[in-house]
Amino acid sequence: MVRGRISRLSVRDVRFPTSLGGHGSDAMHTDPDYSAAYVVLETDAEDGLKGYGITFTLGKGTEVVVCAVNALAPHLLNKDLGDIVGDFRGFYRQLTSDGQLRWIGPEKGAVHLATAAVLNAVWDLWAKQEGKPLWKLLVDMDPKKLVSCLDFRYITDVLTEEEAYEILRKGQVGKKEREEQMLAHGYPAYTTSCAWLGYSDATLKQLCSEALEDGWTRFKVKVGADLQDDIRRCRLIRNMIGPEKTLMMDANQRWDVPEAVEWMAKLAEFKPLWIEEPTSPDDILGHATISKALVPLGIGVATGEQCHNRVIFKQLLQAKALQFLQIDSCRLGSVNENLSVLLMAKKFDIPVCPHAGGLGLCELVQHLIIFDFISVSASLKDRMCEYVDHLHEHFKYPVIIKKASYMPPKDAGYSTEMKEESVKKHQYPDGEVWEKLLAAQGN
Ligand SMILES: C[C@H](O)[C@@H](O)[C@@H](O)[C@H](O)C(=O)O
Ligand SMILES: [Mg+2]
Repeated sequence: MVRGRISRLSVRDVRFPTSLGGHGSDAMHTDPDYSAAYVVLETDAEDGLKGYGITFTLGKGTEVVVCAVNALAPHLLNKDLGDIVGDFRGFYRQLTSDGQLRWIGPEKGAVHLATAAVLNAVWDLWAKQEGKPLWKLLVDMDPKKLVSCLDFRYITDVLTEEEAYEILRKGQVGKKEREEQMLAHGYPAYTTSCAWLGYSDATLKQLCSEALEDGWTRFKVKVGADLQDDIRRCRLIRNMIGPEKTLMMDANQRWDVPEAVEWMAKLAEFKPLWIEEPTSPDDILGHATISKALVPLGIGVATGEQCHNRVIFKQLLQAKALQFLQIDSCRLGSVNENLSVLLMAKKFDIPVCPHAGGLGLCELVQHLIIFDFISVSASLKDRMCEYVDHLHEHFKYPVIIKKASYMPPKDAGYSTEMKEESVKKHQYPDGEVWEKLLAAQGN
């Protein structure tokens, strides 16, 4: 039973100085400080449960998102949680259609990241009140109720509510076995942690050999800034992992369309499964051109971590512009919008390989992809979820990886809650960590 009226919404700017070690660096984000706008919802219910929500950001971008969360707060305050989740589609639309805020979106940019943070907190609270991990809440939910949480506006030309319901209804067959399979073996993952662009060759080598020892079989390497460097690093990693293991490349939007094709022709000898974000995330037809040109080289195109919303995913699918679709738990409008993308991907038969390179993204997105396998795709073919080995220790319910697979979380909620001590220390600018760093920089 859902209960309580939302009595308080707080949001904090939490940053980790990951740029100091080059962690998370790529061809476009050379100094990323992994950060989050961290939302906490409280209710007047006697259970004392709180909802925690994050959206992933980098450094100073966080302060803009924090402002946007505060601007959205009046939509939640004094609302009954039962009314919110009872008409979740209506509530999603209310947030994304705010007559003044939508002008700085709509459904994109800082205001949409803020929507994700706030709604992620609502889903966390809902799952906690039901006493289930989020993936299980979704798996057990009646398909009619599930589709009633989604906003089909702008996507009915490829997916109607009836079709979505039909996909979920069919997904009920064999669900129990797939849930058991997940609980026993987990969801397959790949690692990005060995080969951030700012890492030296020595670090890359060391992390790669450790990852091999830990049983990883799929690796992603950052490329795109300098061709000779890329050739050297890709050769190094391919030699270490051998010809059979899987290698992916990620250019983080660095190239023009023809440049992407030429550059990848030079890296083709290292047999990448995909090139991720070869060009601007907004360039749907550009992705289609690249996809087509890379078919003879056996290289697919992956994208999604910076796709603003379901409309961009719809067009990427319509234009056959991607072979691997990368949802993001904090870029899209929370679980609600991600579910509509999972269902479109199922309709177009494109594998979903979620993005998780960021603060807390592994914690959140594992719920969505485990649900996807159990209730939507029913397949692991060509599918894997990203894993990065950073900052899990700051979460109260950190991911559990066994044999390079995500083991389904068992605690109630969306795994979004951070340790209060970590939040206090890393709050910007007055947390202990930042006070020291800023003082050292003379600020
Ligand atoms: C700045 C970030 O670390 C990105 O480089 C990261 O999300 C990356 O694109 C990824 O695919 O994990
Ligand atoms: Mg990426």
